Amino acid sequence: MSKPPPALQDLAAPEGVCYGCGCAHPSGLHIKSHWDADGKHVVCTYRPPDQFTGWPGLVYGGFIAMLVDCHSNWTAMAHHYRAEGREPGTLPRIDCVTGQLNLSYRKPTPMGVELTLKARVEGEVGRKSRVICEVWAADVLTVTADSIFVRVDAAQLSSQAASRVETTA
Ligand SMILES: CCCCCCCCCC(=O)SCCNC(=O)CCNC(=O)[C@H](O)C(C)(C)COP(=O)(O)OP(=O)(O)OC[C@H]1O[C@@H](n2cnc3c(N)ncnc32)[C@H](O)[C@@H]1OP(=O)(O)O
Repeated sequence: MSKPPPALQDLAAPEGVCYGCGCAHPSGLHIKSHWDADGKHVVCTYRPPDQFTGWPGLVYGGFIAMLVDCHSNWTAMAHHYRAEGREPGTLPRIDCVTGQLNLSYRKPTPMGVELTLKARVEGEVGRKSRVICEVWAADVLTVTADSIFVRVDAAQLSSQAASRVETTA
């Protein structure tokens, strides 16, 4: 069997420490996002481990939000790279953060099933991207999300956050 192509995370942030998507997180989820063959969607497959059960037999909703957050953010970043005609991983680096995360839980999401997240950028204005994400459990659409991601200078963001904490401590 041929090796799958590298994921967006492997290409653009191999040193990432995000719990959901960081390649270098020691015990994180390590989700992987790829452009779909149609070139219009970014997809991710993930089977939630047993500890993320909510109601018996169902995936905990907050856990689904975590998957949607990371995957939608990578969809926004992939879109920015493409809009600039660049491959993920080329410099200067592109980073986005979540501005708004809006999920609609439409059907229960069963445990024990591989989930498929399918996302696209629906509209972009300046630094903001609106990302629509669907979560499928086999052929059942269980969750939809309509969220906003804002492009940032990540180094500046981290240092600002650290200095605010020092100021208020
Ligand atoms: C390894 C790399 C990959 C890691 C992936 C991690 C995936 C996980 C993603 C996350 O969990 S990120 C963490 C959760 N999010 C945050 O902590 C963000 C906190 N918010 C902020 O730091 C600031 O609000 C933000 C950087 C988003 C914006 O502040 P800025 O001062 O840079 O921007 P500004 O306020 O000038 O707004 C720029 C535009 O974005 C819009 N905007 C800002 N915040 C928004 C918001 N929250 N929702 C919607 N739109 C927002 C704002 O209206 C404006 O729109 P216009 O250009 O149309 O005028």
